Amino acid sequence: MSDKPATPLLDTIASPADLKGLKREQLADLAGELRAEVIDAVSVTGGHLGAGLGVVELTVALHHIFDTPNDRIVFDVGHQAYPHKVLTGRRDRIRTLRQKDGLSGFTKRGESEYDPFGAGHSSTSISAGLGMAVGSELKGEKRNVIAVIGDGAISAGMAYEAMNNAGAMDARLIVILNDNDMSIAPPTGAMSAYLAKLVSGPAYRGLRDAAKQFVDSVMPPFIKDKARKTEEYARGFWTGGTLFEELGFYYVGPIDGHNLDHLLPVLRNVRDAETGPILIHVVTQKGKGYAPAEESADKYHGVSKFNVITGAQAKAPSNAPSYTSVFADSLIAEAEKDEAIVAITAAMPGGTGIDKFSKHFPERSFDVGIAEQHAVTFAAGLATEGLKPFCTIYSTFLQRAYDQIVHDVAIQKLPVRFPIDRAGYVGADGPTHAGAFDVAYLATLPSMVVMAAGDEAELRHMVATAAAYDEGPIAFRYPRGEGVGVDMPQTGVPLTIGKGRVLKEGTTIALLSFGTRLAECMAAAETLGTYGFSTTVADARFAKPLDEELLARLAREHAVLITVEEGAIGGFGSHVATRMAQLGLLDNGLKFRPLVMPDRYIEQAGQGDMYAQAGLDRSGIVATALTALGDEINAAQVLRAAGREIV
Ligand SMILES: Cc1ncc(C[n+]2csc(CCOP(=O)(O)OP(=O)(O)O)c2C)c(N)n1
Ligand SMILES: CC(=O)[C@@H](O)[C@H](O)COP(=O)(O)O
Ligand SMILES: [Mg+2]
Repeated sequence: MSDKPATPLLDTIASPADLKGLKREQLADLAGELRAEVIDAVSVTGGHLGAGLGVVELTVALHHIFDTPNDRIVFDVGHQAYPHKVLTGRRDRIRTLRQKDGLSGFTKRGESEYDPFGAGHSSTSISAGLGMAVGSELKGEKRNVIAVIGDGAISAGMAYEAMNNAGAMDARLIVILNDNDMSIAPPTGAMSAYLAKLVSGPAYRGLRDAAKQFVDSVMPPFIKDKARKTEEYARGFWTGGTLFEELGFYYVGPIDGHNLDHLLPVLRNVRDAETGPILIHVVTQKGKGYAPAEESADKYHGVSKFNVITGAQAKAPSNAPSYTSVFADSLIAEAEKDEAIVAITAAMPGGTGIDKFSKHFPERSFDVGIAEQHAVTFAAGLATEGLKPFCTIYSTFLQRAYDQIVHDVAIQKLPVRFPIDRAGYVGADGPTHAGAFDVAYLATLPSMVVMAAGDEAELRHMVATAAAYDEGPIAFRYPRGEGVGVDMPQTGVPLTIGKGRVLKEGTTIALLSFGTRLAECMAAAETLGTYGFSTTVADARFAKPLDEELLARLAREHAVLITVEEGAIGGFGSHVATRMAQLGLLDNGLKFRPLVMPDRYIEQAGQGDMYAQAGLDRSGIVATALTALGDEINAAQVLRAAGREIV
């Protein structure tokens, strides 16, 4: 007897076309079944639950009113798209969400014609939607384009750039602001306060009782521009939508995003309107319809597998603290000694551990919202006043702020500290969230110091090193997940800048690790020993400045030198190659092999599996060393034993 929820109506929906003939009551029933299906699916896959539950009715209404996939629906971030995926022919695979060879946890072009744009990073939907709207017009193709963006995502600068441009062009674009009053963290910033004002305004309060009347009155046939401006200001006065009106949008709302009596007439009117851009402000509840989510502080934003009845999440047993918790505890310890230390997060307090820091130092921690560019230059400003800012941003999200790092920090040699969490492969979030490029984009910058922790003890020392280093910007990276279980030092001790360490002395092969592949290198050395090869294992600790003395010694004293890193080409191994070439260390027959992420995007899977696919695990390292020494046979055997073919 399956404990899956009964979904008789949902069972008849093979595609959005099947929604067109449904009556309003049936749509409400369908929404209930869809919600139950999403809860059940995520209970076995884990993933982003709260956001999707908040847009079940909206998603049903959108696919009922609009003619998808010809009409485009662009979900911002895409983490709320599970209901959309169920309705657009992917229900049979919804329990493969975020797993190897399964559905992506975000929208993805290659996955469905109903996903017109890939997502994962926030605040891109309006720009992409505008491109689609203008592109369709240029091609003479009639369609509606709808960007669905949250109150968190709309707080990022890119969203304003897009709205400003859309307004200036009078583009035929529909933006649906999904205002659930929070994202991962309590709302921050003026936008959040503004939206709260709108929602608490008379129009919305009154609307709960007179939805139909309000919609008819607000959405009369479009009147002439001059008269319309008057109406907009008048309406803007009551609903406060003036901010969006000033950006050139026709503002509608706020309306109840769970009430089909609000949603259906407004979406129908907007669909048939001949003008734009239009912003519909819907108010929803993150986690709607599932009590454990509604009651939890983060509304079950991101969950592991859970028991549907109790909501209790399955916690994987861990033998070591997470890198994030080691970072947070270490920073707290440093901040207790140094009141100049301040911490910044860009809407990821929980993910980065800054929430823990802010409990100790509320006045010295800042959540700037989804605004990585601002976070970096804000940190630079703090540094000019003698503060020691730890601008803590996931590797992948830091990509958003590259020019700020170059122009506002590195060129000015400002001592901003960059704790880079989620370095390397991150697993279920897949390629949009991989921390693949930060070493490449940071180590190339003059004045930048770039470190990578080989384990959780090293991370503690690197936090101390960053706290003590005031000569300029310094970055240190560490992966998602738990440490390796090494003994933890009581306190962090600052490292000597530019100095690596040797963990195991050998004579034939040298493995020079940068980051937490160090454990795999130690394991590989052990395996190579069984083939009779004596192997040195060293931890570079720094990609910049390189430990040239250590590098020269390894190059001169070994037949094979292999670098291993959790990053794409252009990072640590590239810097080693360049420096060795410049120093003539490649002139005497050294066999040098840099091991980096392959030049392709590896799809979501377990982190270990992704590293295995990349050849950045024990087997890949051993096979590389054996091949370099001419032993292709054993190399191939090692890979076959690991279930992989030699490439
Ligand atoms: C550039 C970027 N920074 C940070 C994140 C992490 N992140 C994912 S969802 C989210 C909150 C989004 O809030 P909102 O748009 O309100 O959506 P909701 O989860 O409330 O539905 C954040 C910060 C991201 N995906 N992209
Ligand atoms: C949707 C999004 O971008 C975040 O929720 C991200 O998935 C968090 O990643 P972690 O789970 O590694 O904190
Ligand atoms: Mg939100």
